[in-house]
Amino acid sequence: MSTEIVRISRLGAQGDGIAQTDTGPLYAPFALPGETVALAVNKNHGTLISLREASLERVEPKCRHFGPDGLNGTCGGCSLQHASDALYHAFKHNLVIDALKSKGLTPEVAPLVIAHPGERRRVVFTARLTEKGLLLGYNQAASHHIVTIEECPIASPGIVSRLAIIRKIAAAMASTSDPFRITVLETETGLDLAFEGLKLSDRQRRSTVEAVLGERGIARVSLNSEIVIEPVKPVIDFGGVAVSPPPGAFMQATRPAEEAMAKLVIDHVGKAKRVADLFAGIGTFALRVARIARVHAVEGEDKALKALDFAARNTQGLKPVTVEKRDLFRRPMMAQELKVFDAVVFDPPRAGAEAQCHELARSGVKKIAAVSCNPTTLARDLSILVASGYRITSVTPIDQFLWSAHVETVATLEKG
Ligand SMILES: C[S@@+](CC[C@H](N)C(=O)[O-])C[C@H]1O[C@@H](n2cnc3c(N)ncnc32)[C@H](O)[C@@H]1O
Repeated sequence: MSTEIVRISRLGAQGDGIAQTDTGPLYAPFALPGETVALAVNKNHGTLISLREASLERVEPKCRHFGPDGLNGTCGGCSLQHASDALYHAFKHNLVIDALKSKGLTPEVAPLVIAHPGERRRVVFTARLTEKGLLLGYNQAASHHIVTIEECPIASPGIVSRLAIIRKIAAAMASTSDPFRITVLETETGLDLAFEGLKLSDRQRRSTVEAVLGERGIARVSLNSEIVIEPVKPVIDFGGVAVSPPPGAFMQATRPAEEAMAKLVIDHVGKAKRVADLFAGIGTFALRVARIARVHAVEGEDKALKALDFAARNTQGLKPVTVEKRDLFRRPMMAQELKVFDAVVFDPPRAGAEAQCHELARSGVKKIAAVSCNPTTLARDLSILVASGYRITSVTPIDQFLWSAHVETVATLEKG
């Protein structure tokens, strides 16, 4: 370990400051472009010791857990609270532009749809029982240490105001000192708490049920996808369609980002009569599109697909919705199968939809809406489509994970 004084030239893809040194790039979390900083250096990683010259873009962090000295974050949940809105928004916008450029794509990229504090309806906590009581919060960056949180400006008030109740339920569930995860989803009917990584004895099951029944605002508690107690069915509203998600189901993390993505998708598929929604989850897009077109929803998770199907069959005024369980990595929808659709929506996990895009490329489907949480795999997938004659008609970056280095994108394409 040595101490070095360096000047930060840019932000890297993870939001770290990067200094160009004789031995290559040096990564310094919590340092901003233009700053001169003293770093404790270990290989190519620098821990901020002090600011010699601060950037005008440096601002006070919004949360006490971001870092006691405002320099080095303690809570690993956020990485960019110390950057001004202008710098932070430009960073996210550029993540998309740069990823596309690296694949030779230079479409116009719309301004970032910005995120606000208090919007996150889905958060994942880590917890652990210790001799001094229960720790519940987020992991410190690159560490197993849990930072117990008292506030969380990104999370919705409905979650933050129930932190004490969540702790009480987690304490009732835990019996060993092993760490476990709790995915908290705020639904229309209350919080849905999905625990993973615990074993539950009969005694703990009883005390969990007692803890939940003594409180208001908890819709369901599950462990490893099995329901422990469900005082009321959790319900999520997708543009007027009520869906009951299975425990721990994928859900867009904020409602405003989801609505922005859905609007871009719907505006693009427009007058299509038959639409395929690939990687459909519990129907975020499929159930909204079903107001205007027949939809074929394809998804790998059986429980998600059943929730989508149940919602479609129990909602009036929708066009017909069919569902198909399918592994789209190993068995993508083939070009021949895709020919019956006027439009395709796809929203894969971070790995992207490479195999599916090779089939789409040969399909001749007129309109495609690509939704992605990873600009790198999105750029690869779009380049496959562009090489086969698709035109990119819009690219919109959407912030859903405030003060992180993640960005969502909706890209629309046309052929013919
Ligand atoms: C980013 S989520 C999007 C879900 C949905 N479109 C939404 O907005 O809520 C990706 C979805 O792809 C599904 N998935 C992951 N791998 C898959 C695969 N190999 N084949 C089919 N679906 C897969 C996941 O279960 C998840 O529902």
